[in-house]
Amino acid sequence: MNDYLILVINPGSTSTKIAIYKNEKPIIVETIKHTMKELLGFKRVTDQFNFRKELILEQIKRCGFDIETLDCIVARGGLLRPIPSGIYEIDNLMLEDLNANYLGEHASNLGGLIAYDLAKSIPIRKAYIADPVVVDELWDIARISGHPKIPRVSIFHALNHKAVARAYANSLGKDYNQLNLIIVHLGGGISVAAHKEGRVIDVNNGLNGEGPFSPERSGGLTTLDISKLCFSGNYSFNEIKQMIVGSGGLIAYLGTNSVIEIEERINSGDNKALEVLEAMCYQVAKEVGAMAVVLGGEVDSIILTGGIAYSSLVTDLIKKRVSFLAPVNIYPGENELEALALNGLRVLRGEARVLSYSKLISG
Ligand SMILES: Nc1ncnc2c1ncn2[C@@H]1O[C@H](COP(=O)(O)OP(=O)(O)O)[C@@H](O)[C@H]1O
Ligand SMILES: CCCC(=O)OP(=O)(O)O
Repeated sequence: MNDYLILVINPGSTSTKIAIYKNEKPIIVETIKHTMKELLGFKRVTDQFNFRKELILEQIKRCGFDIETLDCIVARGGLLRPIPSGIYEIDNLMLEDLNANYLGEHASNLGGLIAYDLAKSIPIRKAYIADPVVVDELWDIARISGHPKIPRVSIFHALNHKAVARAYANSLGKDYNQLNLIIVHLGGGISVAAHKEGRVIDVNNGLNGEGPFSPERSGGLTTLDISKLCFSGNYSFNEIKQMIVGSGGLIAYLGTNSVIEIEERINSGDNKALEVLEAMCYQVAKEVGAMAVVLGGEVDSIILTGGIAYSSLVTDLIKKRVSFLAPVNIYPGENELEALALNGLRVLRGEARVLSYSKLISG
């Protein structure tokens, strides 16, 4: 069997994670951290293109790796138009939509842009995204919000949800399509999804203010009260957006998005920290309950994943409220780099169909 070299890129709000895989094995894994101060100078997330691209190139060079030897590049994709789960070749329409922040701003918009640009230096010039945050498999009833001007949309950690779902199914010797799962990604944002036989039929919009609060996001807030703040004359749109997306949740209550730091504070007797962390777990558990109803009570497993799933304090607090519904399994961390690499490998080995974003959108 041929050996393949794959570069994977996962831009996040505070870091850019990259890895080079030789077939299934990571040979380089690097997290390039970005300070708030560094990023503050950029008006839009897409303005960070050159900054992050150059850091990636420097890092690859420092590791003594020649980018021209790559077989393909796969990135975490961004806020595109809603599309089915799968692997997509980066094409012109996708680049336009990413540059235009079609569905909003998120660091993952940079993934496709940078991967496409770097692929110009490799012989087969192939760059892909896989399972972007806009993967949309909602069933129709879940799209109805309560007002036709604001339909519900699917924005969640699709890449990690799908990777963890497949890994769990494999561990049972089953196919993902045979299982009903509730998967909870506990990261900077939190998404709780009902996976029915391989399809995410409902999920809270983990970015724009639905579901539980998270380290950086407010989650669902009372709509009329937020409208009053908007029209109070005291806040700009960007300030309100920041309350909902960048500095809500744990940051707003405790001044940090780090659950590691919050655990340290709890261990030294900080009751407020415990109260707020418990409330976050309570809201997560309530969302799990809602997804159990979506699945008609037929739930094979509840899976907790993402960085915060390393915290046994958090997983225990959630477990104690939801374990009557189904067995709870824990897959700590996010497996996004590996998921991207394995998707690239499936393409190179001819095991996966590459989808066309432009064709899909133009029907
Ligand atoms: N070992 C750990 N114990 C507790 N919390 C952790 C641990 N590792 C990471 N976290 C927390 O996970 C969160 C980040 O999760 P992650 O999935 O990396 O986020 P992102 O969505 O930004 O990729 C932070 O709150 C961080 O403090
Ligand atoms: C919920 C969409 C993806 C997302 O928010 O990712 P992060 O939590 O990594 O910002």
